[in-house]
Amino acid sequence: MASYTPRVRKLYTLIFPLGDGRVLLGYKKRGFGRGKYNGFGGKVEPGETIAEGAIRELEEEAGIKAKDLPYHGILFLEATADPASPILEIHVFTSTSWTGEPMETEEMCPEWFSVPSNSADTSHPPIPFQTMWEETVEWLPILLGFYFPVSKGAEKIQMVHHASFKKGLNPQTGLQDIWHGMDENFIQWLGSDEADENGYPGRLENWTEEVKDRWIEERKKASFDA
Ligand SMILES: CNc1ncnc2c1ncn2[C@@H]1O[C@H](COP(=O)(O)OP(=O)(O)OP(=O)(O)O)[C@@H](O)[C@H]1O
Repeated sequence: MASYTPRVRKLYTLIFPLGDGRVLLGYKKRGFGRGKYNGFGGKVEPGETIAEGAIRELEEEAGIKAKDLPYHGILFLEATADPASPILEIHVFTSTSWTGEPMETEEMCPEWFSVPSNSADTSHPPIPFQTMWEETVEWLPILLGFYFPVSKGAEKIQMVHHASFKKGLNPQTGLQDIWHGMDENFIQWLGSDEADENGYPGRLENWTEEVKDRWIEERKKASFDA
């Protein structure tokens, strides 16, 4: 009989500071994910809440102190090849208000990027998806609201990423690095099996091209009406 070992979960935070038509990302200078752009965050420490950990990490990494912290959901990262490895449970937030000015720290170099929208701030470059964790392109556009929305319940993303890693090119060092590439991987969206009142399926994976087109058209119309 197959035995099942419950996996340890490691709690992480991830914050995306937002301005008008722009998002602040950090270029990671060291540690896990170095050489990539990402939101700001890290491990939740014993004795602190997830929100406290998120605020602390943002201050340590970007030099700003969040005054608001909308919560958007959880990304679970499960390394399929190693059943003994912990599941990364990443709690994702945005922030629209803070004290201080973003500054370079030992860990991160913050930079603004343009968020595609009617009010896009095009004085900044587009989001560098090619230099981010590969699956970011699946969920960050949803979080930022420029692609199509999260399923029923609006803001909450629930996604499990089952991934196996392989060596990939670390853009910072130019070397092959075990944490920089993903091999076989698939994303499982968690949501409702039912469609919402507008007919949109609760799970993103059930969206057809027609549904996506309809959603984009409705959004365009709504932004003209606004
Ligand atoms: C693979 N797919 C992923 N996609 C998006 N984001 C990912 C991620 N995997 C990890 N992350 C984030 O990367 C940071 C690591 O943090 P990390 O530097 O290890 O933590 P912390 O600062 O506590 O470490 P040290 O103090 O250096 O030990 C942390 O924000 C975490 O949410």
